[in-house]
Amino acid sequence: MSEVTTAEFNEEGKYLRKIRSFVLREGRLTKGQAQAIESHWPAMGLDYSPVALDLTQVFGREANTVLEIGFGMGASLVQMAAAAPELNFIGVEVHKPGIGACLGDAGAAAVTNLRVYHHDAVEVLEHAIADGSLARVQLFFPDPWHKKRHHKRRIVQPEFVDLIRRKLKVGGVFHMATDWENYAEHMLEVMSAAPGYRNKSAEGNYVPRPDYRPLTKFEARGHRLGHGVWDLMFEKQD
Ligand SMILES: C[S@@+](CC[C@H](N)C(=O)[O-])C[C@H]1O[C@@H](n2cnc3c(N)ncnc32)[C@H](O)[C@@H]1O
Repeated sequence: MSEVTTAEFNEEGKYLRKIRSFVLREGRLTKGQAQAIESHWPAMGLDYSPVALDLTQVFGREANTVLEIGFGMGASLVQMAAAAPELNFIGVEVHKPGIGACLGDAGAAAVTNLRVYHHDAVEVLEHAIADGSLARVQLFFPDPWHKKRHHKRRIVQPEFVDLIRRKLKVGGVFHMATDWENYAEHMLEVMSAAPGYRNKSAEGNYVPRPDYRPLTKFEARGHRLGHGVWDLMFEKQD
């Protein structure tokens, strides 16, 4: 399993500065997470390489593929994969303990339709995913970067949503959710201005949480405290 590297160089070896949506925290793995990586990485891990994946070969079948960006500890991703065996799932996360936790849960649930990358999702999408190959891209509770001066680190930006559109099939959906109202407004603004998408909300803003997105413990607690959660679903047009 490769480690996430954050430096990028151009052909002349010059360091390229990139704004990233994450800060790599020195992840301390629990014993269980380390064991889960050792046991399950060979079957479920995808080593990053800048060459487009052959999804039929990776999953051993033809099926619609869902890619989730930043799955955290992976509990809801594993739940979704178990509940939809007819779909292929690819999870991408930079936080190593999250990879361990996800693989541990996936092993326990014996899912066979899930693969994971330990890498920057932007690079994975740019280089390892073929254009027009995804049925759905999920971005649930991305780091909100609350402070105004950090807003440039928010992953949802015009260039990023254009990249997602290229990777989706026609009719494929980009599904986002956030519990931070200002980020929801930012997502809506960026997505409404982006060419080639249609908002699935009849009112032109947010949609109810679809059944396939599990309600996380954290979210259920938020509901009880009266906090909001906003789901946005945009379909790729031809
Ligand atoms: C606030 S957490 C939310 C996790 C999870 N989706 C949830 O709902 O609990 C955001 C996650 O996105 C990951 N992340 C941020 N930028 C990323 C990127 N460019 N590629 C992969 N993972 C990323 C972070 O490491 C973190 O685990």
